[in-house]
Amino acid sequence: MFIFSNSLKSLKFISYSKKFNNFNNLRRSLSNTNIPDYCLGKININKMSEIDSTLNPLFAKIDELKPKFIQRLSNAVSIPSVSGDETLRPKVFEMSEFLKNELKNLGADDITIKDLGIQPPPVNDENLQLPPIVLSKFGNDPNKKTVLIYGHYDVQPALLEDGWDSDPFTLIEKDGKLFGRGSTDDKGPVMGWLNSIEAHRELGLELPVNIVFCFEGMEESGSLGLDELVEREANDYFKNVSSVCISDNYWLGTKKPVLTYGLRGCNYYQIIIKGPGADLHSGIFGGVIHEPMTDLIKVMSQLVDVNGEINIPGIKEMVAPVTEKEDGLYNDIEFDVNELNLASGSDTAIYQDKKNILMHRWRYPSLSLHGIEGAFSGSGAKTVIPSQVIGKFSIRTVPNIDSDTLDKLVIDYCNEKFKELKSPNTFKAELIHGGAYWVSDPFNNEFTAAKLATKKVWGINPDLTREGGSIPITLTFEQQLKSNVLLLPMGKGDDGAHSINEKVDVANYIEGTKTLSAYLHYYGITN
Ligand SMILES: C[C@H](N)C(=O)N[C@@H](Cc1c[nH]cn1)C(=O)O
Ligand SMILES: [Zn+2]
Ligand SMILES: [Zn+2]
Repeated sequence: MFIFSNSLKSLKFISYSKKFNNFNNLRRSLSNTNIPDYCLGKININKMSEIDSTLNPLFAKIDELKPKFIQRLSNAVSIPSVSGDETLRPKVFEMSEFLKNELKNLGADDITIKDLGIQPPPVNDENLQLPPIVLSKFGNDPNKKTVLIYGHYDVQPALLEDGWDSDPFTLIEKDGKLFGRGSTDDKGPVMGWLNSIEAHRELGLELPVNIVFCFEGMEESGSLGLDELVEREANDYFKNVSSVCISDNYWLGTKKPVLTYGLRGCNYYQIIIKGPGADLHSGIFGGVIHEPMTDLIKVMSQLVDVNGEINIPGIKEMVAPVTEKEDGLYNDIEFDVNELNLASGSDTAIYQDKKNILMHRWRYPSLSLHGIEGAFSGSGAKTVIPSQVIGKFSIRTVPNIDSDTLDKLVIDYCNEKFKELKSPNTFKAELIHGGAYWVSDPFNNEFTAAKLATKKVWGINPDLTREGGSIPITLTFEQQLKSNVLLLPMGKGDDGAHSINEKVDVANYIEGTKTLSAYLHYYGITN
């Protein structure tokens, strides 16, 4: 039996680093044999029928518990755990307590709350506490593999007045969709893992692997403190981890499930410009002083052009060239510009063809302007000159951009552009946080097990994709725990993560819970 052959075939000659050359040689030598693709990941085929008979009642139990699972997500969404808003930090802590209670009720063998101390600058409140890392264990059987499952319990900001159709922190079910902030990013998937544990418990079914949960509350704000914690716990709490699984991204489109083997990184910057001692009347001071906002707009407008081209010299040069082999990879992926337009709710695509869209989402850097703190942004016509403005922008990074070199290029460029203005205002450009890109080998046991799980639940072979977004801790897990990382997304490409009316389809939430569960069972029988 040959399964998953299309996407695998297209990927088989891709090599991202020396590390994977041996594997690619092995694949090349096997590609003309009758060995099934899933055997490349060394699954124990004799145990396949046993798994099937376990999964059927498990799936039935998950269906039966659907109302309870939706209520669990509703409870989670009702806590506005926005990590980027300092005033909502108590809510992020409340969310960590919520998780702790859920884990306790599910009979966790261990729950450990790791305090990360004070948030480092730049920050407004110098005593701001970082939210804790919630660690937990289910099972400690030396004969089983141990899977570390990572997720985040913080969310992006959301206000009704941003344009939401309903309160962002009240989960609403409409037309088979569950709307609410965090429904897909990342409370839905985190609840999916808890749902899976509950379904096993209700059935009296043993978990097929030991589980170590690692839930953080700062992912949307650069995962501050987590790198160091993973380093510290690598040989302690995370000692026996054989593999890492993360469900925190999305299908590429709306029809086909995917498995993800790459992420872009994200370096987030701010430009602070200070001028007058207080906000001023533009009728009195307009035209007679240098305005911070005018300086800022001038500098920010020179970072990127309207076609998404980054204007900062030296960045393009660091990007890994497209090889002939990689070029063929995009043809087999199911996606087109209509999916992009549907997901963006517009007809504003820069590129009209699949290959260019995917390449610019996955393997080229991008620079986005996010906002200006201190600027007038309400309705009406306030005639004020803001005394201090802070411009925010980020760069999505890709192989082989060196993060430190990038920071220097960006900050030097901003300083140079400000200097050209000959303004007496004060100027500072700085990095707020950075997170690394990650690209992996999608031909290992983890991806094999995930393909089987996806096929079992969705009846279709997944595409292998990269993700344009970032999950800063991914590379650290891979390096510190010397483990493979699998990204196994739950939601669809049109879920609107970070946007208004974020949602997860009920089908994705429930079938996703089944997929995560099935993954653990198939991974458990890999050799
Ligand atoms: C893909 C993931 N669900 C996500 O949304 N990640 C954030 C991480 C981030 C990095 N800097 C700030 N937030 C993202 O890609 O924006
Ligand atoms: Zn996320
Ligand atoms: Zn996010």
